Amino acid sequence: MPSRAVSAPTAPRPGGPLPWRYPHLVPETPPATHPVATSGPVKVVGTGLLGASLGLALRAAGVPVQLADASPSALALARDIGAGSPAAGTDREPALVVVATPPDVAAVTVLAELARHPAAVVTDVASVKAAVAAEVEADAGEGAARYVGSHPMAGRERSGAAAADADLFAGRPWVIVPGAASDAAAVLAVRSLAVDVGAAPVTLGAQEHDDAVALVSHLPQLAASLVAARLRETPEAALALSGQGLRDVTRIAASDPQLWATILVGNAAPVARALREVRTDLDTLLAALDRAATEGPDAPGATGPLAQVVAAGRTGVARIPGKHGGAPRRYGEVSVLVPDSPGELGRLFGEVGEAGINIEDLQLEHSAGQRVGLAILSVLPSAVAPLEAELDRRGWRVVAR
Ligand SMILES: NC(=O)C1=CN([C@@H]2O[C@H](COP(=O)(O)OP(=O)(O)OC[C@H]3O[C@@H](n4cnc5c(N)ncnc54)[C@H](O)[C@@H]3O)[C@@H](O)[C@H]2O)C=CC1
Ligand SMILES: O=C(O)C(=O)Cc1ccc(O)cc1
Repeated sequence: MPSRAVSAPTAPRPGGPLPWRYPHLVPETPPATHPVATSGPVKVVGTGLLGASLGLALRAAGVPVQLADASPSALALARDIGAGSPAAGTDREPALVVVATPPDVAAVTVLAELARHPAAVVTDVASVKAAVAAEVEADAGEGAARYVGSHPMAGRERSGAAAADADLFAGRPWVIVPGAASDAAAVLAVRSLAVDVGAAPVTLGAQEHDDAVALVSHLPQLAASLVAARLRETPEAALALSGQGLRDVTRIAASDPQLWATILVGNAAPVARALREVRTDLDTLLAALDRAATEGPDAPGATGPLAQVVAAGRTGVARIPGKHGGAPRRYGEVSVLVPDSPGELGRLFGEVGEAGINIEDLQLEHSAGQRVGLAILSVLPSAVAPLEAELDRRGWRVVAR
């Protein structure tokens, strides 16, 4: 993966923290901050969360971005946060078109863009791939050679450009789904796009992709929604006791119902298979709980199945990359001991800036009576090793955590 865009804290890049997202502060053609293979122009159709995030990331890399959306206000918002310029008849022909509309209109939009831009490579970022690929391949004719499906495994529980983030794709897998007819050059263009915005491309077949995301994305969404739905009538006094466990399990329950209904019907069979397996486990749990409720907690056959379900979950959760194994997170962390004396924190920030690295987030841990504090700097994953080396060279105590 090439090194990601980094800049000193004193010179935030477009798409970074507010107020740099506002147009009067975003230069028309931002300077390239790292070398990219995508020369553009890139046209983004559908300028919501995904499309606007992609526009911000590409513009931060100096790539010209043209924007289109069926909703004029969605388009205006994406323009105003600095994700690109509205597509116009006088534009240069795009080299690459990225369709970031809801999945139910992805194929028809891909087909329209293949026809509108006869030399462009076209991809989509829809969360389901087999249905989109089948429709495009059936109707695109020779244009199918220029189509390559894709799916960045990066997003959040909010929709629209207001939630967009230039770093959304950093360190995340981006699934590339070449069709039987896709040209090698088209596949390379889409892989390069993923790499240029900091993602890690992974190639899969369309059905293989859909089966995988049923388990790692679609079932978790339903599980979060099912648990959170129980809270609708939970008494306030009980809600007041909510802890981190509930928050961890329900974050994505805040997702957009319409988008998710479209994703789920688009991947119906694999999701139904996964839910039936959950139903089998639920039946086992219910039988054990009913036994305990009627015969008491020591009833034969009550404790065993409950422990088995929890143990199976423990085995499963240990297999999630990044959760325990340290695989890519959105940001990496560098922990540095900072002497508890005036100006030391400022000196640290200054030296991180001199190293050309942007601090994305910061935590300070400090215990009363200690003569040092711990500064935990969040930086892009690719900046962790260079920053640790540079701080070490400058005499800071970098702490392994
Ligand atoms: N939300 C997420 O976390 C992720 C979403 N995706 C996929 O990315 C795509 C976009 O999702 P979001 O950005 O979250 O949705 P969004 O709702 O934030 O944005 C979708 C945009 O598409 C526009 N649109 C709708 N129909 C259109 C049409 N026919 N022509 C042009 N524009 C149209 C809407 O006006 C809206 O601005 C979906 O296919 C989704 O499955 C992929 C990865 C993550
Ligand atoms: O918010 C999260 O953690 C997500 O996982 C978001 C997400 C939603 C839909 C996708 O197709 C991919 C990723």
